[in-house]
Amino acid sequence: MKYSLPATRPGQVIGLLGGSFDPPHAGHVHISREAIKRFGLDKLWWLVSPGNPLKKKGPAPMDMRMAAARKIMQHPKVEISDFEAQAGTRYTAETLCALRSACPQVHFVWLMGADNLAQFHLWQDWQEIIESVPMGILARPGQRIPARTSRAARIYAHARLPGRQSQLLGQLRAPAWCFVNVPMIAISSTRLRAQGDWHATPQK
Ligand SMILES: Nc1ncnc2c1ncn2[C@@H]1O[C@H](COP(=O)(O)OP(=O)(O)OP(=O)(O)O)[C@@H](O)[C@H]1O
Ligand SMILES: O=C(O)c1ccc[n+]([C@@H]2O[C@H](COP(=O)([O-])O)[C@@H](O)[C@H]2O)c1
Repeated sequence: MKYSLPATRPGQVIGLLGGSFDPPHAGHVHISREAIKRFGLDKLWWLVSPGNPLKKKGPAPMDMRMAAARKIMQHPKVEISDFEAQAGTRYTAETLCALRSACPQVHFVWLMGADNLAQFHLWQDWQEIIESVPMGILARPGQRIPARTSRAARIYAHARLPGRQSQLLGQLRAPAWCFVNVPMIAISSTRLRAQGDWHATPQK
């Protein structure tokens, strides 16, 4: 199947930041910039999710979140993608399979905030994910300890790359994950929605 994806070159290291981005905010921008530096990424794609399978309430419409993401995230290495909507995937394991088939010559790194590592063992086929793609984890306020003591962190302790070696992550074979202690920004989409800074009709 042919997808509309940003251009790639063989051997590139491409970070993937999946998210609801409902709405996108300064925390997403900040971790993206930090991830590019810390993990030496050639490119970073935001994968705007049709809907997180673990969240009961649907997000705002895709076109609204895509437009807001393009407006807030301006960096020459970052692209905003609706790949999951094109591929008809919501589960990350399926998304990664489809992306690997579409771009077999690049090295993907899955990126996420520490809150997601804390509950990563609840994701569909989470062990398949960690065994198939290096993962870069970025600190988030209040989430460092839950992340470091999470089930995934404990089971895959042997595959942890020390933060000072983070530049190597994209070249490693999975399983490999690295927690980077970046400066933190205490902002969330939940808070912005509660403040009424994002007016949208949720998708079904
Ligand atoms: N302030 C932040 N610091 C670190 N990571 C963050 C921050 N905000 C979001 N992330 C990470 O960015 C990715 C996408 O996050 P998401 O779109 O769910 O935003 P959110 O603010 O966590 O939303 P919500 O409050 O609705 O759960 C996730 O991996 C999340 O952990
Ligand atoms: O695959 C899963 O089971 C799964 C469960 C929860 C979250 N995810 C993905 O994790 C990313 C972050 O989700 P969110 O809602 O915290 O922004 C996004 O790409 C989701 O699709 C994936």
